Amino acid sequence: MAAQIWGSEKRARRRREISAKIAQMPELHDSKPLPFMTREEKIMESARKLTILTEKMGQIIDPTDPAELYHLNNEVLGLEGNPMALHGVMFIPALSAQASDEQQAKWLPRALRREIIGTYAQTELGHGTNLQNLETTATYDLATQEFVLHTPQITALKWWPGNLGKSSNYAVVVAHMIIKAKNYGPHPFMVQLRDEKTHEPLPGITIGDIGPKMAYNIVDNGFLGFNKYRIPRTNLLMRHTKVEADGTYIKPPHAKINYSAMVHVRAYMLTGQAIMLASALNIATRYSSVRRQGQIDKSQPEVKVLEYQTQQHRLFPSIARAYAFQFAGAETVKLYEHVLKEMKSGNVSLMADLHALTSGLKSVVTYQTGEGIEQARMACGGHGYSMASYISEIYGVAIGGCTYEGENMVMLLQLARYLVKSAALVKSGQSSKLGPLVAYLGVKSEPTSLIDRIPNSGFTEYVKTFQHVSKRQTLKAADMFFGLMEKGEKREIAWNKCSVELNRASRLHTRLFIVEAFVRRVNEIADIRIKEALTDLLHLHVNYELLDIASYALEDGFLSASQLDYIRDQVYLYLGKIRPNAVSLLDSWEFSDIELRSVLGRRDGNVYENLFKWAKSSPLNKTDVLSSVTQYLKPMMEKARL
Ligand SMILES: CCCCC/C=C\C/C=C\C/C=C\C/C=C\C/C=C\CCC(=O)SCCNC(=O)CCNC(=O)[C@H](O)C(C)(C)COP(=O)(O)OP(=O)(O)OC[C@H]1O[C@@H](n2cnc3c(N)ncnc32)[C@H](O)[C@@H]1OP(=O)(O)O
Ligand SMILES: Cc1cc2nc3c(=O)[nH]c(=O)nc-3n(C[C@H](O)[C@H](O)[C@H](O)COP(=O)(O)OP(=O)(O)OC[C@H]3O[C@@H](n4cnc5c(N)ncnc54)[C@H](O)[C@@H]3O)c2cc1C
Repeated sequence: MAAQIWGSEKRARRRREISAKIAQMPELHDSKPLPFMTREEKIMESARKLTILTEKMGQIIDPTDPAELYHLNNEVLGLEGNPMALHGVMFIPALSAQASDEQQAKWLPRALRREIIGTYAQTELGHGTNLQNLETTATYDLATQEFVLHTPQITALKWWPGNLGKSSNYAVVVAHMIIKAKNYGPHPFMVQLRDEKTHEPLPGITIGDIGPKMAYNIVDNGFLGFNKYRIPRTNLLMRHTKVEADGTYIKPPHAKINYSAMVHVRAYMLTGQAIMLASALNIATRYSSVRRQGQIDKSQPEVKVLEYQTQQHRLFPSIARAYAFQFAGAETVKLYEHVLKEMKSGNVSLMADLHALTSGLKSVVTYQTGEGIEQARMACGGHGYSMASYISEIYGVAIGGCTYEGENMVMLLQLARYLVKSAALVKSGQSSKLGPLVAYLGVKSEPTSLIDRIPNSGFTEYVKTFQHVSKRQTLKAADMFFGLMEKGEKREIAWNKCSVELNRASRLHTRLFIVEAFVRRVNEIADIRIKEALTDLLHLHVNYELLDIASYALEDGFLSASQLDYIRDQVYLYLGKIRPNAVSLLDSWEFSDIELRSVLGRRDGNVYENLFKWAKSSPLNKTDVLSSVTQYLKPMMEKARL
């Protein structure tokens, strides 16, 4: 199963080897539990481990393999971030995709050797979503052949970029490029922020940390202002766009090609989210198989809480989602790598499809991951609320994904643009022009679902039902939009009036893709035992998801009330079937205790001993009487007693 999850036997074996090596290297372990550290201590601890890793990485992993790097990162540095998180996630990808060969030769080796630390500075205090209204300017000075970066007002301060505040000395900065008074829109520039020797900010740069956040606090998300700060013309990233010395602008082959670093993260973050969901579920499911509370049969002893159907219903559909996201994420990464290769050789024809797909997936996956993690936390009762479970930290980091890399509603609306265009093709009889991801929009569906009527139909009838509801909602939302425009409404106003319905279409389309990715994967599996276990999970997935969106299929009678009962019964049937495999389905992800950082979810299952030991190690328990008591509470009580 681990091979299915991680992509191959080799990958699963390598993960085990890496975890085993790290277990033998105490210098790479947290020196004390992270929840007992202050933010400053955590940042120091993370930098300590990061520098040891830089020295010893080659002994543990193949540093050129992104999957091994990611695993090493999760084990040693953890999900609260590290001083170079954005260096790997966005700075290097931005340089790789957007810098010319010559620029890459100059900067990439230095970045890869970690001579310099970089980030991606795009979002501003006043604007994150609407990139066209960013306010930082890069004005070309023909006389000196330099760009002058400037922050015209407070809302133009860069705000949020990870590791910008304190760690990075370089950044890819996105600014509106102005040449001879003409604004060419947002473009990426390589910018040195700090002196390489002293790490002091360079003259003309105002920089700092934006303060503590909901989670992810090892990362110094920062602010940045420029006061007429000059950089050479050749610091504009010039793989796709060029500015000649005389100010001549050579436009890129696709207007949005400079957005590729964002698409990179959107594609890669899906498996990151799956891992966070599976981690939280691993903790909650292990704990639920240890925790005994109440009886189902009063004549029997107390049961493990995992025996309760409500507990299974709370956890198991999310287990199925974690697998589904992992499989859909792996497909998306493959597609991304393909499109990136094509883009590098000038073929940009697949960019719109990839943008639409990643926009939808990013939104649905992060939202459902958040839901699943929060349910996992509640499933642990009181102990879930303790930082000993670590689930709240996992939640805090994962839920950030709903916002960063494009706010979810906004990204769903991006996919909706693509769906509406596709609907227009269907309506004008041009279905043959539909791309493969939306080809189903042009296929006539049966009048009713055959879900409960064709035994052994595999998952075909389910897929057809998801296709039906997605198609119907897309065409309905598109009709509503076109209808408003026909009535004379301006395009943007009509769009806004339909946007809730449009986003519903985007979600349904994305959920269909996730189901299909899961089906594709299960169909490929040769090992009969693995196939059987995953088929059960897939049964739960399709039935649970369909129930969740059933109103769309009931509206037009595609599903009947009796079919709904059938689907519901299937959910209960598969909850029971999955119960014996539940812990193994999560243990198969092979998270080590070091990586999980959860006292509640350790592999040994000694929940109560571990919790008591952890509580005793709390800094508050170093003394029996705290100074807050001697200084304030004791005098208050004494005064009251007088
Ligand atoms: C093994 C490696 C592991 C890597 C691991 C990765 C992740 C790890 C996972 C977990 C880690 C945990 C924590 C991570 C923590 C931190 C997070 C890291 C990074 C966060 C960094 C950021 O947030 S960077 C800032 C991101 N900002 C945004 O995303 C802004 C969102 N806004 C936009 O993208 C755009 O403004 C817009 C798309 C909403 C609109 O753009 P605009 O220019 O105004 O265009 P429109 O007029 O609306 O559309 C025109 C047209 O263009 C099409 N289009 C838009 N974008 C693209 C694109 N990218 N590609 C192709 N086409 C595009 C758009 O659809 C329109 O098309 P039509 O006219 O044809 O409809
Ligand atoms: C943990 C974290 C890490 C980050 N890291 C980075 C980084 O490294 N680099 C970087 O540059 N940025 C980073 N960001 C910033 C992030 O990319 C932005 O916050 C994000 O893109 C959302 O933009 P915003 O904050 O402007 O939200 P807003 O756009 O102001 O969103 C507020 C509300 O308005 C709605 N809204 C906005 N526009 C529309 C629209 N057109 N239609 C409908 N509704 C709309 C949204 O749906 C939302 O409900 C990070 C953010 C976080 C939380």
